[in-house]
Amino acid sequence: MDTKVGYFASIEQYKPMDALEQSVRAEKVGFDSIWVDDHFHPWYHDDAQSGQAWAWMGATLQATKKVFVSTCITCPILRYNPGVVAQTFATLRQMYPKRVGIAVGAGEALNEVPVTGQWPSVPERQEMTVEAIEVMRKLWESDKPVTFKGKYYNLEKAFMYTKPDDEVPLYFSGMGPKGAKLAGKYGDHLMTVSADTDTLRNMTIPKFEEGAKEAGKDPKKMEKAMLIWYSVDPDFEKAVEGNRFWAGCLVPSMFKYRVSDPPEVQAHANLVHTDTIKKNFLCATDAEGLIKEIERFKEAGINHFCLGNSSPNVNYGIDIFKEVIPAVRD
Ligand SMILES: C[C@H](OP(=O)(O)OC[C@@H](O)[C@@H](O)[C@@H](O)CN1c2cc(O)ccc2Cc2c1[nH]c(=O)[nH]c2=O)C(=O)N[C@@H](CCC(=O)N[C@@H](CCC(=O)O)C(=O)O)C(=O)O
Ligand SMILES: CCCCCC(=O)CC
Repeated sequence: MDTKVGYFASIEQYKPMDALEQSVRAEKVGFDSIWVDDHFHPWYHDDAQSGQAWAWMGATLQATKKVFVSTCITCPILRYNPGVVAQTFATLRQMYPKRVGIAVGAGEALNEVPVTGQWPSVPERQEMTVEAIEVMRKLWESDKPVTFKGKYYNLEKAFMYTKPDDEVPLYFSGMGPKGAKLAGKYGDHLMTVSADTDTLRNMTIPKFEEGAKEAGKDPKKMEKAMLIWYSVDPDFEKAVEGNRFWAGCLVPSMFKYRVSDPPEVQAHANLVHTDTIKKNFLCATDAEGLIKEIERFKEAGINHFCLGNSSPNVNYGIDIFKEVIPAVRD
């Protein structure tokens, strides 16, 4: 499978219109895909944003010409009803054939707690995600009204009148071993997030493949996508600090506990050591440095990169890919 290079346009980090303009530029530079975070609260507080992902996708699909656009990722279990998630993505894909995808996952307290007050355990959220996917697929696939009584969601003679010609490709996020296996079993493709290459090679990808095989699918035909942030600047230390906005994601407790207050997340993010940022995110001074970093993850089995641009000069961080993309594509 060919390696794809995607641009992660963050509407937590940038104003929605700025992220849209970045996406238009990224398409011209040659990126294969555009990905957007689906958040209610952002991962940082100072100068942060929290635009609504689906509204942004409609505008970005119209402003770009042919690039694939997907969330990275949507949690379809609490603040969103899975039936409405299915309807939104079916509408977008009917309007922009072949260009729309969705990535789903078990969620973050940052997005669910502020507007629902609920935060079930990881196993329960994973179970809810699997059931939400079942609901979405029933609505996408059925040519008759659907009645369904699940543990978490119900459908009562629900029918989706607006459908695309084909199904919306569904990426499933797995970060831990159980999540990765569920991704193989229930997703069309894997979505994961920046981790060390040994974890990807020895845990995430094998678990994903195990899940896919159990479900009778061929994992070779499934993408292994990964969100990772990068920052490029001739001054290396400046490049490293560019990634600081996302350092809260490197604190494991943020995913387990009910932390939903951006100033609190930011306080944790500011304590993350620069060595941890260097190890987990891509920090480079030039195109050659970025190519070398991307190759490391390709060797670990990643074949679709969703690259979040945290470079001090954002346009430089996009344009440099004129050189990087041809070098990392097979
Ligand atoms: C927490 C891990 O769960 P997992 O299901 O593997 O991954 C969860 C993530 O997918 C979600 O949080 C996802 O929503 C995050 N996310 C995101 C993910 C991604 O790959 C790319 C981009 C994004 C951007 C994004 C996200 N979310 C949004 O809402 N919006 C976005 O834009 C995990 O570690 N799972 C482990 C099991 C852990 C577990 O069960 N622990 C038990 C205790 C066990 C013990 O006793 O030690 C517990 O906590 O109760 C696993 O194996 O799956
Ligand atoms: C470990 C990072 C998981 C992804 C966090 C996120 O929501 C980014 C948009």
